[in-house]
Amino acid sequence: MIYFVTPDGCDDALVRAALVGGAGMIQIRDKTATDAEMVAQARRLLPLCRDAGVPLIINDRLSVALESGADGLHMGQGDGDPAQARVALGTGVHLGLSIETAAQLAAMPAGAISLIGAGPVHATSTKPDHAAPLGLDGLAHLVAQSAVPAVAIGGVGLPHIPALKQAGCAGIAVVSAIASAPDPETATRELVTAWRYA
Ligand SMILES: Cc1ncc(COP(=O)(O)OP(=O)(O)O)c(N)n1
Ligand SMILES: Cc1ncsc1CCOP(=O)(O)O
Ligand SMILES: [Mg+2]
Repeated sequence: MIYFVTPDGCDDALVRAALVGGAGMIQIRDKTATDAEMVAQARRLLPLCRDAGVPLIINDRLSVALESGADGLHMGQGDGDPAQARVALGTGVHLGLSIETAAQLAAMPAGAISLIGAGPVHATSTKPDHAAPLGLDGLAHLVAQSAVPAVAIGGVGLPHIPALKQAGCAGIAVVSAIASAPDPETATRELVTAWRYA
């Protein structure tokens, strides 16, 4: 599964391209937008995502996820208590959690979490404050220990797909591999095809 995480200031057309290319999950991640802007973007994108059968996830902001009616929330280690967020979201709503170390995984309230974002696998300029890269072996170790499905994130793209699928990942979460591609729809389609046949 290819999970497209948007860059700051993402145009709706870029999300549309990722959906047409076959992305299986979309996350609105925008460190510069106001809450009102994120709610408005989510409300515009929800019908497109619903038509495609693709969950639309909000990064960081529980209030935006609740107000927009999005399909879920992704939280990092510094984004609050995931068990409390689960109570607020209710059951049946997606809740993702970032996992960067084995200790974080051991402390995770697994029953509250639908999916982990494990990484960063490699260093990436998309997230300047990222934790130490895990490398493929570190990532594989986390994935093997996880009670919930994991997507790999951080500096990953087409060349990494066979190894990441082999490591047991449920998919990869990418910003640049789609957003910085000359043709995001084609780039998404290539990632989807590579994942399917890896
Ligand atoms: C799928 C997925 N995995 C990890 C992250 C990173 O979340 P976080 O650690 O909170 O960092 P920011 O994205 O908020 O900078 C993610 N967004 N999505
Ligand atoms: C949001 C996030 N969390 C860990 S690395 C990262 C950025 C991923 O972006 P890219 O796919 O461009 O490396
Ligand atoms: Mg966060």
